[in-house]
Parts: sequence; structure tokens; C-alpha cells
Amino acid sequence: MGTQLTQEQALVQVKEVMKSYALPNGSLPVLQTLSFEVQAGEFMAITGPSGCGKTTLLALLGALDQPDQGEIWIANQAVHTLKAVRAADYRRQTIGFVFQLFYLLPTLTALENVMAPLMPYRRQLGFDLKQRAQELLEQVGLATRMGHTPARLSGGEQQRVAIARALINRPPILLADEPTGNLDPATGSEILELLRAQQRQEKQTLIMITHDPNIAALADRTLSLARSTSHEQAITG
Ligand SMILES: Nc1ncnc2c1ncn2[C@@H]1O[C@H](COP(=O)(O)OP(=O)(O)OP(=O)(O)O)[C@@H](O)[C@H]1O
Repeated sequence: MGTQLTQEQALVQVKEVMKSYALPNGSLPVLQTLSFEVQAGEFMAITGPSGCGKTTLLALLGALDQPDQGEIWIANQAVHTLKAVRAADYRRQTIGFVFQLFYLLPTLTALENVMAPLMPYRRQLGFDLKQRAQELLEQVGLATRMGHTPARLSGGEQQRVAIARALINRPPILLADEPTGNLDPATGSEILELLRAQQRQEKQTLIMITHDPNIAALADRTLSLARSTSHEQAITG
């Protein structure tokens, strides 16, 4: 569904972005003059100490929030200006989210959770939503669990459902916030491998927050954020 890009443009362009939060006794600067680019098909890790603004940055890339200053261009869209309905359209067409705590809807089955993001649009999709959701659940190894609600799935299985849900719209960009942070190491490795395999197969761009240096080492590049008044940022290859 992503917009076609000319070759020389990076898929993600973050230009001098600043973000603060209003607090009762003043404002908390979180991101200060942050600039970087991510090419189509890249895997970029975001690392840094707790509170340095990693989740804040992911929220800006996903148009869940807006920067105070600066620009974010993703797939030729001015993400920093998107509000409400247009932000929702952008997310539906461009972004797949995977979170540490899965955020599956507890009363829905695995299959219904995967279908949920596109349910309101199912008549205008041009493909069979249920069939695609079933194929994705097969792809993530859950062919026999489609009718289970999240409470009847293990943590690793719930994250597999969440990954299938993130892929339902064929997004060019996957934004992952510590996707293995709530899983045991073996299950975490399986989930990471699943995400990487998917990313390579579909040539998706993967931007992943991680505290794990072993995961960051697998990335093409790492964006290291620092928690300080100057918020230095560095990109390593
Ligand atoms: N809505 C908000 N209002 C006020 N302050 C906020 C808000 N969201 C985040 N913060 C603060 O902004 C800072 C950055 O938060 P953020 O969640 O982006 O950090 P993080 O690097 O993802 O941390 P962690 O690794 O612990 O998840 C923190 O000090 C946090 O308390």
C-alpha cells in the first residue's frame, strides 16, 4: 500500500525534531534536534537508557503524537502535520506496530484480533480479509490456534498474533517497541527471527526499540539516544 518513492529519497526522513512534554512545573525536553534517515528495507535499532525518548520517537514516527518542531517525512508524507483521520489513514497504509505487551483485544479470538485493524474497511479492500488473516496466522505458526482468545495463548503465541496483526495491511514499515522484552530468551529469539524473516521476505523497513545489545548488533544501524539536557544522538553502522 506504500507510496512509490524516487530512488534518492530515504523512506524515513527525520529533520531537526524536537519534542517536550508539559509538566506542572515546566516542560520536560525529551528529543532535541534529532535528525536521521532510514532507507527502505533497512533494520534500524533504537537504543538508549530508560526515559531517553525511544517510545516518544516511535510515537512520532507512527503519527500517534506530533513534534513541537522539525519535520518527519515518511513515504513522501509529511507525518509531522498529520492529525486525527489523516493520521489514522497513514497508519493503516504505512505502519505496522508491534508492542512489548502485545495489546491484543481480550474478548476476540486470534483470528479476529488479526482482522481487527481492517474490519471497518473489509468491503473495499479488494481481497478476502479473513483469508489473509488465516494465511498470516499460518505463516507465524498458529494454524491450530486461530479460535483461541489471548488468555488461552502463551506470551510467545500472543506476540505471534500481534505480529500477524501488524502485517495485515502489508505495511512498508514495521515499528516495534521492545517486541521481545516480555518473553523468555528462547521465545524472544524465535519472535525476533520471525520478524527478521518477514522483513527480509517483504523488503520491509524495521525500526525496533531494544535494550538488548545482542539484538542491536543484528541491525543494519543503531540510533543511540542519550538522556541528557543536550540529548546527543549518534548513529553507528
Ligand atoms: N505523555 C507524557 N507526559 C509527560 N511526560 C512523558 C509523557 N510520555 C513520556 N514522558 C516522559 O518523557 C521521557 C521519555 O519517555 P519515553 O517513554 O519516550 O522513554 P523511553 O526511552 O522509551 O523509556 P523506556 O526505555 O523506559 O521505555 C520520560 O521521562 C517520560 O517520563
